[in-house]
Amino acid sequence: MRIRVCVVGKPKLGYAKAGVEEYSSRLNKTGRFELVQVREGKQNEESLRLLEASQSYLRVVLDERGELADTLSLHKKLLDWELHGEKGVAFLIGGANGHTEELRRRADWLLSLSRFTLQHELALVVLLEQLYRIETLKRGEPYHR
Ligand SMILES: C[S@@+](CC[C@H](N)C(=O)[O-])C[C@H]1O[C@@H](n2cnc3c(N)ncnc32)[C@H](O)[C@@H]1O
Repeated sequence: MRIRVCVVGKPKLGYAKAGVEEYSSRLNKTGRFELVQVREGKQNEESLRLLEASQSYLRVVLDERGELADTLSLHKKLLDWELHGEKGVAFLIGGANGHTEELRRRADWLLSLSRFTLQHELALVVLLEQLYRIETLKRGEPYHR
């Protein structure tokens, strides 16, 4: 199953750039991962671009109001979708103003990384590290403990 992470703009903060490069390059080795960066704009324009970028994929919308999950439950959710023959899952991270209501309504799963509001580049790094962690669980590597 393909994993696509859709995000608004390119990371500008040094620590986020480094984190995104680190985990993207690890995830790229799976051959099933892609990071799609959509153009910045008004909130509704960004949400529309995120919807377009995730067409025909299941949508996991990252939002502080979403359901809290842990690493193993995210791993299980992805495995279940894969077993059901889903072609791909897209994770959507909003810009500084977040997502529109319309985008939130179209989520297959509204996922919160914590109850804190995170700067969107930091949220991206956290998500990528979790996806990499799940990849090592699938491969039986001793990264997750
Ligand atoms: C700065 S936040 C937007 C905050 C905005 N006030 C809102 O109501 O969504 C930018 C993006 O980062 C992601 N994000 C920030 N905190 C998050 C959290 N705790 N869980 C999941 N995603 C989060 C979301 O995708 C959000 O759209």
